[in-house]
Amino acid sequence: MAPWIYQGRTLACRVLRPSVLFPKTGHQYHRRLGTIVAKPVVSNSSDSLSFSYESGNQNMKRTSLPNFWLRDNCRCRSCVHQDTMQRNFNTFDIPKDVRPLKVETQHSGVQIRWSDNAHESFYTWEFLESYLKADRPQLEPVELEYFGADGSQYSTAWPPSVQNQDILSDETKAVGRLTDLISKFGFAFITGVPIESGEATEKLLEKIAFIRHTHYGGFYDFIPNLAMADTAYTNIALAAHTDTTYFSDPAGLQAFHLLSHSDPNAKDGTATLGGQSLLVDGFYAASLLKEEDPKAFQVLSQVRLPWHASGNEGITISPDKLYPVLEVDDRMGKMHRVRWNNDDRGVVPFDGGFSPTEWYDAARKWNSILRRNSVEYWFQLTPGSLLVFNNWRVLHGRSAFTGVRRMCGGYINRDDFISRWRNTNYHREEILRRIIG
Ligand SMILES: C[N+](C)(C)CCCC[C@H](N)C(=O)O
Ligand SMILES: O=C(O)CCC(=O)C(=O)O
Repeated sequence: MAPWIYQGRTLACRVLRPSVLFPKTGHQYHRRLGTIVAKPVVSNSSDSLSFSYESGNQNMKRTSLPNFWLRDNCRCRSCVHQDTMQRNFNTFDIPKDVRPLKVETQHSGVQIRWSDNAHESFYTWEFLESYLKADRPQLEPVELEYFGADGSQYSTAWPPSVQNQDILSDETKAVGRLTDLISKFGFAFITGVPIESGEATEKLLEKIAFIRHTHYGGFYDFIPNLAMADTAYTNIALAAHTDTTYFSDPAGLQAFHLLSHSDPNAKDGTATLGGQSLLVDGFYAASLLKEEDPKAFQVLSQVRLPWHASGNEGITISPDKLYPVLEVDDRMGKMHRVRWNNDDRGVVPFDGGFSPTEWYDAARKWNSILRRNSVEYWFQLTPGSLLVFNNWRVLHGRSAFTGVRRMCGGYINRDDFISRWRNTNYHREEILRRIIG
């Protein structure tokens, strides 16, 4: 059947069915997609709405959008529950052969009347373009800035931090700054946090998002007494690692606030008690590995491993499947997550695509990068400064220490953190437009 084609400034079309006639109308808008002018072409010969472009279809991933897909993505007030933002109709009540009865281009988008009960839908040009050009902008954290031992080269004051007072006086703005710093650098401090107890720390973390409960409880406040069967509850040195590698969904954020550290046996009060803290930018380390030893990067990103938490009575946690040390987001071509705690790692498999020897060689290289002076960021936590970091990107560790060292903090889910980052840095409409599609 011949297509109805919109020509020039007025709608012109061939009458294909007496019942459906496009009236000649006045001025029609066409959308400039960069240098391209889009003219929707309603082709009744297919099940999609086509778009033709004056200067050809370069840059366009596709030139048509399926009718059913468009109808299913109607965002009108009756199709989207206005209190919940959920789809408010049954997709499968839409007739499979739904088609446009009328298509009208406007300055900000395209209005369609459907054969489905003459339902009216409006699609913004941004929505249509993002699928025609297939460059749907993901509302992802800002461009990362890797960190190493020395932060002097950064645009922001080093180390990245916000003040507790700022959060108390203008929460949205200060939490927006905090979450943006964590998104960019992988970590940030909140300074000026009361140390009389962990209460202020807990309340601060909950201003980011609710604290995640695990077998360690929710908000944690611990000393080296093996209260839980994990080396964190001791005074030994801990090499750089990420936490909760044994969960399908490892903790997104982790926080540490040193409340106190004393050693009655210290010969002189100023003796170094140890307990220095270590951060390593795992994405930076992965970029070095990929550059210096592409095979090792390939092995650590392809060989999937078992992980476990089995020290506590009655608790044997392992993830829903095997996971590699380095997870790459192939679609975005960037690092997605680092999962590295050699103490919690299970047995290297023989059928992971590379031999265990190849895996150990790759892991040895990875381990050597993690321990490089230029990569390790050592510092001393001090009471009043709450450290919050991205546990999917940043590894942490500590030096051995003596005496009683009291630390508190909490885990926060990655998705809840990203939601808070979005909602304290972008308008809701912008966010919805991008995350719903
Ligand atoms: C003390 N705190 C609750 C933070 C964690 C203690 C356990 C940390 C361990 N690396 C793990 O991933 O399980
Ligand atoms: O005690 C510290 O500084 C870090 C403890 C640790 O690595 C952990 O709890 O995962």
